[in-house]
Amino acid sequence: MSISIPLNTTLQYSSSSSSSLLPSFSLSSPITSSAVYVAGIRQRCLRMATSCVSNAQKSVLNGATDAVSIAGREQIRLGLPSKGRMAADSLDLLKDCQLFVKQVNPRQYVAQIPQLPNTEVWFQRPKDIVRKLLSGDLDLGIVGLDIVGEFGQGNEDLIIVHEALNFGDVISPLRYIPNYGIFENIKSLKELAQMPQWTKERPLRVATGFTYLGPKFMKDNGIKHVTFSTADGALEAAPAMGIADAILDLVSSGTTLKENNLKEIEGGVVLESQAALVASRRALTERKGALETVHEILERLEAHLKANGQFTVVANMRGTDAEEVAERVKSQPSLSGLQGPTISPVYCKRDGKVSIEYYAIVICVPKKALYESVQQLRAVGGSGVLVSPLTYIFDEETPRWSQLLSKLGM
Ligand SMILES: Nc1ncnc2c1ncn2[C@@H]1O[C@H](COP(=O)(O)OP(=O)(O)OP(=O)(O)O)[C@@H](O)[C@H]1O
Ligand SMILES: O=P(O)(O)OC[C@H]1O[C@H](OP(=O)(O)OP(=O)(O)O)[C@H](O)[C@@H]1O
Ligand SMILES: [Mg+2]
Repeated sequence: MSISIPLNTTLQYSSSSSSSLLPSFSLSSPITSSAVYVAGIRQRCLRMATSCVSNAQKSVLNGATDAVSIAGREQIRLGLPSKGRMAADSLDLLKDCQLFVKQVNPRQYVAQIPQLPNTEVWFQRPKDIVRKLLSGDLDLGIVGLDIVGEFGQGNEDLIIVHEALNFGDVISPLRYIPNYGIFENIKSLKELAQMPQWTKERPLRVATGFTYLGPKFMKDNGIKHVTFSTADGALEAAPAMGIADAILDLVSSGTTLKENNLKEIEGGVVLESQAALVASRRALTERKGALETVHEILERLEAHLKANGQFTVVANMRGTDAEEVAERVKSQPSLSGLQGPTISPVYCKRDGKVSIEYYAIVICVPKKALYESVQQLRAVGGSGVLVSPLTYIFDEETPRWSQLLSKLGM
């Protein structure tokens, strides 16, 4: 463990608060003596640094949520997960939106997106992305909704711009050992709560990494005799180790759960989570260019995500005129397309004469309904059906944009 400083000797603090550089410890976190020592030195360095920077930069020592004004940095900052399950998926999603993150080396934590010249990417741990959005050190971020809930703690400065980026799907249920002992017949949170075993002296012990959401959930559900312990991972081991009666953790495929003899209980889902685009309200309202940037990112995301679930289907259909073909196509439930079918005449040359006997129809169909749609097309005389993937669907305006403006009171 050692201390490092920037290579150039001028200390540059362009952020609105230096708070997020500080380690934050919850009361229950064990702090080793070496950690305390480093924290002390960091705090002193920061005190020196903050005395050199503008008064607007407040040093917030216990948490990063105090309101601070927007500092005068030029670049908009987007936080992406630096590692873990969401890191590669975030980059892939942006790439699919034609936003190419140029990271020179995987160990470098800052990167550029040439398509958004006023924006910097900063790679951070998901929980730090949320903390830094609150402290004003980041303006936008991609993180799981579980992390937004846990570390955002309902702070109104955090705005969910897009809540369903289609990756990182997880739910977080409360689980317990199923096949033996006192839990054998317990199926719901209610039954778990009503077990006579839990008393003030011997409360229900829950192991969880969600030290904010966990206690809140139990309190909201009226469960009184409960205590919490925490760990950084592999929580599923806690019941078998005798450390906990139940755990509150993420579940995705359910494999870890099964492999550790745990079962989900009804009413135990705290939240359903997937990747989201999150922004700082202050940044969007006060930082020059931030709203325009989020609009562009949102448009690209929506266009890609909307298209992702659809195919373009082209088919030829014999008919007397476009209206008659349209009637036939519209008689089928899965062939209405986004707005309705596009129908255009096919000009055929026969015996030296040009005539219209066929019409080409173009529709978008949901991927899931593809085969059904092809069958319906055939049923009304469609032939030569061509199917291709759709890359983008740009609507007139994305519904999430107007929702965002109304959240911002604009
Ligand atoms: N099994 C999973 N399936 C899908 N997404 C998950 C799963 N586990 C975690 N995630 C999502 O990825 C985020 C980061 O989880 P990850 O496992 O990469 O790190 P972590 O274990 O929570 O933390 P650490 O940074 O200490 O390793 C989670 O907050 C959640 O949003
Ligand atoms: O339902 P599953 O698909 O099995 O996934 C669930 C597991 O995935 C995550 O753990 P991770 O692998 O990130 O390890 P960790 O416990 O060290 O965070 C999560 O904390 C669960 O333990
Ligand atoms: Mg994990």
